[in-house]
Amino acid sequence: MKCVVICGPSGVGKGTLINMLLKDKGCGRLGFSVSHTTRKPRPAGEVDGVHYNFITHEVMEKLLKKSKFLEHARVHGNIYGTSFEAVEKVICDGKICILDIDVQGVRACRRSKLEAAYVFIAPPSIAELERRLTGRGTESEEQVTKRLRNAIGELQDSHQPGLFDFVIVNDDLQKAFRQVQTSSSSLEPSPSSSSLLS
Ligand SMILES: Nc1ncnc2c1ncn2[C@@H]1O[C@H](COP(=O)(O)OP(=O)(O)OP(=O)(O)O)[C@@H](O)[C@H]1O
Repeated sequence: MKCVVICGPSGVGKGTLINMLLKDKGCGRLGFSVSHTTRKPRPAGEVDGVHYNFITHEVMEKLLKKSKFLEHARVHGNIYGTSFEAVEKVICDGKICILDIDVQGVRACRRSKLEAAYVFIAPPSIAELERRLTGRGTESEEQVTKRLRNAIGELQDSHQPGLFDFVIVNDDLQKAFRQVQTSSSSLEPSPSSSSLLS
């Protein structure tokens, strides 16, 4: 197994859980693949090359044409994508690669036969998701409404047979963290020379 794919509605706590995984001593064998996005960095300290590779629409379209991406998605007017290079970089370091992608991306990875544990993070309720999105304060009211509408569809998708290996409700953060740890604990890093796809 080479990757852990983390998916879930915006604001559910994916980034929070991934940060906890990366900081946890026992998870030193995990690494994060840095996605590309055409969206602007959030004012509260998102760093280019760390949280995302921030690029223009034009450059993104060029890279897509050259088939440089394992998966990509057009979400909320922006393009997000995981490049083969970003994933291979983590695997070449001898680590299991964590990917933070949306449902469209998960489908693309499944189609590509990417060897991974596919984990869906669900909110305890839509009302709580709204509280988290509003509390984070990084989206306008209109964007929050759009994300909540999308969340309902994503929650339905999480039940699609064969799409996710684990569905974890992020109610109590520490409990959800332990469950995400367990979902990836049976995974072993692959030899760095082996192929990304099965
Ligand atoms: N279990 C939890 N209980 C309460 N608040 C939480 C919990 N998990 C995360 N949060 C909070 O919810 C907000 C959204 O979390 P986060 O930014 O990690 O979401 P995300 O899924 O990565 O969103 P996006 O996909 O938009 O980047 C943050 O303010 C975070 O502190």
